[in-house]
Amino acid sequence: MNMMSEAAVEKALDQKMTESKYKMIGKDVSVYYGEKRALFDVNLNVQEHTVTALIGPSGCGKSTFLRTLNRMNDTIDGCRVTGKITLDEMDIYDPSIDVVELRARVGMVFQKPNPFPKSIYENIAYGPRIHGLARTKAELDQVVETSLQKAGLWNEVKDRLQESGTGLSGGQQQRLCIARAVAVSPEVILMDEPCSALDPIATAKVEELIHELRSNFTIVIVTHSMQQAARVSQRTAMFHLGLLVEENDTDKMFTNPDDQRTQDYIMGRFG
Ligand SMILES: Nc1ncnc2c1ncn2[C@@H]1O[C@H](COP(=O)(O)OP(=O)(O)OP(=O)(O)O)[C@@H](O)[C@H]1O
Repeated sequence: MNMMSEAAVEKALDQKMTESKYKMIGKDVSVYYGEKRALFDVNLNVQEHTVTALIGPSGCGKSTFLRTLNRMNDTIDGCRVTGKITLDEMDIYDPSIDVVELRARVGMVFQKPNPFPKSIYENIAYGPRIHGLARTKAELDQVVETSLQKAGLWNEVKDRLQESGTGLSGGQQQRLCIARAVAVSPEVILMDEPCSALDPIATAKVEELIHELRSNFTIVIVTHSMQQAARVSQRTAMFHLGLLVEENDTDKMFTNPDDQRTQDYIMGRFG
């Protein structure tokens, strides 16, 4: 088999990114929690087949912005979003949008691994089953296997698919949650500090996985770790006090940022 070298794969992906259109566009996005305004007219676009990292000090609005991308804010009482967000030119806040369908296209992985208290198999099979993505048991088995493979977990769990997902290690649980997100064939995957509950080895595995997932998915990740943003992302957006301060190529962001606040944050001067 003619295997592409890792460098060649990276180059092909970078080329794909350069040519890619915006998968999601956020225009003048503001978010209010009751009277409190958490985001101020954020304009941020998400490129296809790219990992975009959202960074900034605690409370700056990273998670709030992330949640606007699949309307997870809808679940928070008193939360209001203004502005416009599109997914492939479709206004995701249009009243006609089916939010369940939207969240299948824009999946989410949370900070703390949250597998269902069910078998490993059921954790993955649930989504494809309710979304009608598999017609037969054989097809469902195939989706489960492929999703676990994409999440780099298949070899570790293939002999114990009927065991509980909650019995896995923290790092395995997080990869199970990534497999669960992947199983419904989303186009975008949102990750809110996906490694914050993991040890360094499990973190390295998840980071490697994020890197690989980029070829099939568009990823937006919130992280507190500058090193993580630098390792996994191609684009980085810096937030401060509810404002988007700067968005740039990750390499540039960490070597020669345009904004003094970015410089100060990455140098550890605040945050
Ligand atoms: N459910 C909520 N109700 C009220 N205010 C909220 C809610 N969630 C967030 N906020 C406020 O909105 C602002 C932005 O919070 P957000 O969680 O988006 O920041 P963040 O950058 O992700 O922070 P962290 O890095 O600490 O997770 C903060 O002032 C926060 O207190």
